[in-house]
Amino acid sequence: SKIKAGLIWFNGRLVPQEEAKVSVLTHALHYGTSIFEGLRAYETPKGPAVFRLQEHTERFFHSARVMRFEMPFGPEAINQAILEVVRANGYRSCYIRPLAWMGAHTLGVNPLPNNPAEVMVAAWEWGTYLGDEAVRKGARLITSSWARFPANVMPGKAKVGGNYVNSALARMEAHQAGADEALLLDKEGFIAEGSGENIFFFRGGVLYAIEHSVNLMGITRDTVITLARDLGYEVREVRATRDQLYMADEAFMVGTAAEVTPISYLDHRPIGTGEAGPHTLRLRAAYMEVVQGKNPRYEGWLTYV
Ligand SMILES: Cc1[nH+]cc(COP(=O)(O)O)c(CN[C@@H](CCC(=O)O)C(=O)O)c1O
Repeated sequence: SKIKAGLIWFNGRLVPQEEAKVSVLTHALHYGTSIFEGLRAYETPKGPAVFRLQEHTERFFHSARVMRFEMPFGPEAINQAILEVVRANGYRSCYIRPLAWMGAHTLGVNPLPNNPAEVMVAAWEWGTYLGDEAVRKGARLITSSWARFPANVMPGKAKVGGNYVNSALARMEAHQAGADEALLLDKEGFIAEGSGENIFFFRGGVLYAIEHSVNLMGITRDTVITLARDLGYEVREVRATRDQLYMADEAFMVGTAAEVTPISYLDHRPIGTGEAGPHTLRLRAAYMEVVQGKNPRYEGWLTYV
């Protein structure tokens, strides 16, 4: 695989990437029955630190509960595994991917009464998620023909592997249309989220976050709301429609991988001036300072490796 993940924590042991293999009879490979997380470790003046480790691990176990996994390790062991993978590979900054899955104990769609999960944690160096260009000039989005699944179709608040078929289809469609990312609406046509990010927009000096509804409860979304309020912005959590984005002064999307990425076009319409917005860039700068350990006020969000 072209991903250089080096040493992987695989069911409790650090093994070289080539040895971290599963059977083709793995339930999750056939039915999407896996759960995962995405974290980042950043270089800081005091060495590499993982950002909001507790919150990610907590969500990982919430996802496991939704899927009724019998997890072989507890939260603290996963926290240690995450730190160990960064340390063992000597990464200064990296993207970290915990994954748990239904193994090869059955191919019956219903794994119960027993559902022992397997767990791994891998990490690799991953630059800007949508490319430096998209950060500098703003990403160009199109509204996907795929809607985000309703809450009684898929558990959108859990990071379940199968949920990302929806994201993959939307993302492929966006790229083939020459866009950087897809905007997904919910079944009523209101804004849900990006294929891997939460959406924000500025209008008249007020910052709007899309309320939770069917979206993933993003940790970066929570971070940005906190930072924005600390910078004096009024922040409202709303249900919004795509034409509210067309009328916005600025828009951006956030996620662990995407960090804070300005949105300059939606459906071939410029948002505001059609460039990365000034308030957006100010929030991006504030976010990057926090994750790189340069803002002592948020030291509590960092776990040094
Ligand atoms: C659907 C979705 N919505 C919102 C977010 C933002 O959540 P948070 O990372 O807690 O702020 C993510 C994270 N997407 C992860 C996976 C990206 C991928 O391509 O895989 C990520 O950003 O790590 C999503 O997958």
